[in-house]
Amino acid sequence: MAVATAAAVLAALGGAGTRVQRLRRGGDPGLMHGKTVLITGANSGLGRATAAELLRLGARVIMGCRDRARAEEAASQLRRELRQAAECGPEPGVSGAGELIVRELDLASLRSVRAFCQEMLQEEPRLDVLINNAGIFQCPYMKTEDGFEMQFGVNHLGHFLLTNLLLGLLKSSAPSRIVVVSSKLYKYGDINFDDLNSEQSYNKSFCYSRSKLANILFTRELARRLEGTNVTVNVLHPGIVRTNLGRHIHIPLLVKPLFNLVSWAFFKTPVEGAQTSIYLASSPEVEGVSGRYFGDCKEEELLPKAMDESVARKLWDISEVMVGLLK
Ligand SMILES: NC(=O)c1ccc[n+]([C@@H]2O[C@H](COP(=O)([O-])OP(=O)(O)OC[C@H]3O[C@@H](n4cnc5c(N)ncnc54)[C@H](OP(=O)(O)O)[C@@H]3O)[C@@H](O)[C@H]2O)c1
Repeated sequence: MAVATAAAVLAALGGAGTRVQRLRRGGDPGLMHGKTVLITGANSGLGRATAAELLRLGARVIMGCRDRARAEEAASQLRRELRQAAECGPEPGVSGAGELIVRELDLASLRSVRAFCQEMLQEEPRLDVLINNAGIFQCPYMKTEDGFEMQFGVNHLGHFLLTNLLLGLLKSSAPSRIVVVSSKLYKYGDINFDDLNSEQSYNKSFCYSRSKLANILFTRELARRLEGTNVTVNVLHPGIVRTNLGRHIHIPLLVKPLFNLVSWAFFKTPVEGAQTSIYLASSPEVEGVSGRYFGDCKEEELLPKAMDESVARKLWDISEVMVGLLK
């Protein structure tokens, strides 16, 4: 029973995958000097690990987070870790480390996304990298402030509006990059245009997968629209990572020790999981590469449903109406 539950959780997450991948820590410390990076959901898990490394590489990192107190706490910890690393010896790059800024952003509220972008456009002269990282996984049926199903609303629509409102700044800062954090679980989703809001039926796993498929279709359509602008956009699967993402999944008390053991043995740490985001945000190797899907810092193939251009265009048009970009 315990083994079956652990196996089911692994299967639901898309298979254990490999923990082995290129760790890029210790890369050129000045690589991101002078660059401004915005990371959504940077107070926890992958976002936090991505922020730590880009900070170490010299970037000015803006943490876009829904809870200011949690984000300020994470930011203080990150600054402390960086200071400790500097004190503990000749850690390359620490002396040239960047700056960390917290800004409030709730992707479950279009009002919050608009206010955040207005502040960004007023106060930030440039934006070199946008990392659409925040996400919610398999929650019970809930709606965003604007009445959208929560997983589709946060994972896709919130980031769709955010990206569109910041495109002008990204274009004026080009060459610039957009990095979208999706998931291999996109394979189990589809885009049902008759019930995008899951009013007729709700399956939490399926709706997560749908939102992650939407992330990929959005990336590919955006790459097409951005041709010739020097703004690139790529999407990734981070692997299965030990983070707070599973907070809505109930694991029976008796099974928890086994689950913890399995996750300790097979899941990536946040630092390992963040490597592909860091790679796409900073590596000179991906300069000019756009519209691709990556895992473990390598390009991977997509299923045909994630490459369907007509679905991607229709999803774009409908999303524009849903978030009020087109009335
Ligand atoms: N972990 C994995 O195995 C895995 C696998 C595939 C893909 N991913 C993707 O990786 C990304 C990062 O997830 P994670 O694993 O690092 O999980 P995590 O530790 O739970 O981090 C998720 C982040 O998103 C934020 N967030 C959630 N709802 C938000 C909202 N309405 N507005 C703004 N921020 C919001 C969370 O903020 P709070 O802390 O305030 O809740 C948190 O900072 C997600 O897109 C996820 O789908 C993860």
